[in-house]
This record gives sequence, structure tokens and C-alpha cells, in this order.
Amino acid sequence: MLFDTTIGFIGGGNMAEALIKGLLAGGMSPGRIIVAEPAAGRRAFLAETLKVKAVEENTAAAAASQMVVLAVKPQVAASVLSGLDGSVSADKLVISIMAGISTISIEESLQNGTRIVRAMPNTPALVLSGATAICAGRRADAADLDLARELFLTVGTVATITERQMDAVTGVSGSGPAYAFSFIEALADAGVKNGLSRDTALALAVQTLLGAAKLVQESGDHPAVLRDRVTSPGGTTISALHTLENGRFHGLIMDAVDAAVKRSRDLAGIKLL
Ligand SMILES: NC(=O)C1=CN([C@@H]2O[C@H](COP(=O)(O)OP(=O)(O)OC[C@H]3O[C@@H](n4cnc5c(N)ncnc54)[C@H](O)[C@@H]3O)[C@@H](O)[C@H]2O)C=CC1
Ligand SMILES: O=C(O)[C@@H]1CCC=N1
Repeated sequence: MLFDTTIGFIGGGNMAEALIKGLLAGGMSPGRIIVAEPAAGRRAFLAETLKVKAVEENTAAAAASQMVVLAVKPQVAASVLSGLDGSVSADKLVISIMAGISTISIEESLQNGTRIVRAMPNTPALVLSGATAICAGRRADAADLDLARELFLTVGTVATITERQMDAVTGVSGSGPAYAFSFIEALADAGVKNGLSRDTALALAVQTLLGAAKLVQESGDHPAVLRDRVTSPGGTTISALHTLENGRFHGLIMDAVDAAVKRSRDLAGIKLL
């Protein structure tokens, strides 16, 4: 049971905060959560606002926890893993949310038979509307995947995938919120350009994205079918769509995701040993 587990976060940044908020909203006791974070200001923030224990030493958080969530940047993964120095004993479940870093490289660098589940969440987890994909490392079993699923279900939806699909997930839903934010910003700017106030333009843009996403989700219709229903013959929408396609909108989004997928693969090249 997730809520009977003690959970240690290594790194107390954006994603750790989002996951902790989800756990607390789901009913987990803050006393079961310990965060290791080098930045004193950040430690104070987490302890004061979320009432969790915040410590400086990664080994202290890992040693005190049954589940250890690796929530540091991939670029510091090597030093963090080597610094854990035996504090992640083989009985603990390790969950890594680090982009690009494979379960096998974490297993090899911890060198103690630890079970690992890798996950790719996204920042809407902060408002409990995240999309996470998880996959098991070589030693993690079905119970470990279930526990990880329980964790990420507190902040949104969870898909189980193979590790080979993790780079694609990173490009689509891990980085995806950033594409959506850019789209919202551009839509609002266009409203301002055409005479709307910034507040009105932004509110309309946000609700349009929210509503459109909800319509796709609830109708189950293909987005192209829904797009067709907005597009009156000789009307306004087809003129806008023509402009988007002249700018290679579809192809550009697909190229952008390909770039993120490639970067995720490149990050896998970071040497952990
Ligand atoms: N931000 C996002 O949208 C997503 C991020 N991720 C992954 O989550 C991980 C964390 O990302 P964020 O939370 O966005 O980054 P962040 O920069 O907000 O958080 C990382 C935290 O780790 C701390 N830190 C730095 N060195 C450390 C060390 N040696 N030991 C312990 N803590 C240390 C930093 O002070 C910082 O608070 C990354 O690996 C990223 O790839 C995964 C999915 C989405
Ligand atoms: O930009 C990044 O590397 C992380 C991983 C997915 C979203 N943010």
C-alpha cells in the first residue's frame, strides 16, 4: 500500500513538489515523506508549505525511506547515484523520473540488485492533471509497478509502456506542456494584436485549449472529425487552417517532438559510471 510506505525524494524541485502535493492531496501523511535538497531556501519552502521533512543529505533521505524517488536533473545523476553510497539497500524500490536515463544504467551504478521503475510525468501534475508513463527495470515486479502506478495516479493518469517507448513519451507528454503553453501564449498574443485586452485574450485562449482537450477526451472522436465540425465552408476557420498548413503546422509539431525524442536519446549517453 502506497500510503503505508515511507517515501524519500532525492531532489526537491518542480517535479518533486508536484508529486508530493499529489500524495498529500490523496491522503498521505506528510510525516511519511522526506526530501533531500541542497538549496536551503527550497528546503525551508518544502518544510513550511508542505510540512514534509527536508534534509540536506541525500543519504539521510534514502536510508530513511522504503521508496526512493530520483528527482534530480539527468546531468547530476552520476554524482548523485555514486553519492548515495549504499544508502539505497536492495530492499528499497527506486523510482526514477530523470529524462533519458535508462533503468539499466541506474541498476549498474547502484550495483546492489535494487528494483527500479522509470517514470516520465509532466508538470500539470502540480494541479493533479498530469500524464505519466511508467516502465519496469529488470528486477522490478508487478507489485513494484502497481506501487509506482498508485504514486503517479495521485497526480493524474498513468500509462504502462516499454522502456523503448520512453523517449517518445518524453517528447510527447513530458515536454508537451511547454508546446501547449507556447500555443496558448501565441493565441493570446493574436487576441491582443486584434484589440482584446491581455486578460480577456489569455482567459479565452486558456479556456479554448481546456475545452478542446476535454471535447477530444469525452467524445472519443478523432481530432480531425472535431476540427471539421468547427470549419464552416467558406468560413473563418478554414482561412486560419490554410495559414497554419502553409506554415507546416503539423510537420513542425512532429519535427519538434522528434527533436525532444532525439535529445532524450542523447541524454541516455550521459555516463553514470
Ligand atoms: N520539469 C518537467 O517538466 C519534467 C522533469 N522531469 C525530470 O524530473 C527531474 C527533475 O526535474 P525538475 O523537478 O523540473 O528540476 P528542478 O531543477 O526543478 O529540480 C531539481 C532539484 O534537484 C536539486 N539538486 C541539484 N543537485 C542535487 C543533488 N546533488 N542532490 C540532490 N538534489 C539536487 C536542485 O536544487 C533542484 O531543487 C529531471 O531529471 C527531469 O528530467 C520529468 C518529467 C517532466
Ligand atoms: O526538458 C526536460 O528535459 C524535462 C524532461 C521532460 C520535460 N522536462
